[in-house]
Amino acid sequence: MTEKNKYERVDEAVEGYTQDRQPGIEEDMDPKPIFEDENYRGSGKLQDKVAIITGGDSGIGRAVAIAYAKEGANIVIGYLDEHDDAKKTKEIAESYGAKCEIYAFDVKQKEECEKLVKFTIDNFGKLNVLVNHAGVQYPTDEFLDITEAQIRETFETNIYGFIFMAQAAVPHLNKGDAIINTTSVTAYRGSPELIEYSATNGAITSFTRSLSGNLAEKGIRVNGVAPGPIYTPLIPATFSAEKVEKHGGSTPMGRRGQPSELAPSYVMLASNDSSYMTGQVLHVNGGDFITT
Ligand SMILES: NC(=O)C1=CN([C@@H]2O[C@H](COP(=O)(O)OP(=O)(O)OC[C@H]3O[C@@H](n4cnc5c(N)ncnc54)[C@H](O)[C@@H]3O)[C@@H](O)[C@H]2O)C=CC1
Ligand SMILES: CC(=O)C(C)=O
Repeated sequence: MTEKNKYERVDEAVEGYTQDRQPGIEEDMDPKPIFEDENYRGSGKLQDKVAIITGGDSGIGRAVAIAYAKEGANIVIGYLDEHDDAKKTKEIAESYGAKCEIYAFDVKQKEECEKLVKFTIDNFGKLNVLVNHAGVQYPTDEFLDITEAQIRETFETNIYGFIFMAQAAVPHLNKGDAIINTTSVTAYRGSPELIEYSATNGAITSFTRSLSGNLAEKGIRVNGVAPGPIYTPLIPATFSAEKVEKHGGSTPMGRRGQPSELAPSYVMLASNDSSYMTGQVLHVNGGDFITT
């Protein structure tokens, strides 16, 4: 089966399927997302580096954790409460020779972000890469139905949490180290039913650009990845069955992406391959042009 056919097959099978909790559970998804490209061979690009990946138990974060493991990194996965997903990711990462620890925490709480970084230093003695990826979304058709609690939850998770994690991590980062922030195509295109979520992604892009300038002198690079529609637990956990089915269909490539298709961008931004890049965002979105 060609790569193209493999992805098409997964799309065809996604019908009438949702989950009733957020964060969603990858283990409960049917079909499962593709989190690993078995043809991807590591070449030591992250040898002996230590990475924290928030939201690393599932979805895009899981794919990043596995690719980092293949590239020689040791990993700490921060996640909310999906313990079985986290254990599975740890197991796969360790099968590639990585040391991988999992850590349940709430990214909205500054002290818990600090404890996650301390846990990493206590276990591995250093930190080289922070991937800020944990996030939530609450699709809402009517603007006036967006509650204050929802706005606070979305901003506190998606942008406060990124800033708290970066503040906790920066004292441990040195020349050559990197921060990678997951933003979204919605930061650039907007989304009529994800208004406050899109606004948090706009904030993440601005945060990425601003922090990159602040840390450039220290040789710490800060970049972002803006995924388009990707098949992860976030999607069935938050969209209706009809939306899950159509997710990604309107991209130029006509399909949703798989987490495995995102991972190489995160490897590049963490490694010396992007040594002359900072403040940039890579757009992995099925062909939607971004000009800003
Ligand atoms: N799936 C998609 O189509 C797209 C996703 N994204 C971004 O990707 C990230 C979501 O990841 P996915 O891989 O899609 O789904 P996912 O459901 O696998 O990941 C969400 C992660 O966020 C973590 N999380 C949520 N609330 C948390 C909290 N309070 N404390 C700690 N961790 C928390 C969960 O534990 C989970 O690991 C978000 O930042 C989202 O904005 C961006 C564009 C498209
Ligand atoms: C969730 C999200 O950001 C998209 C593009 O679907």
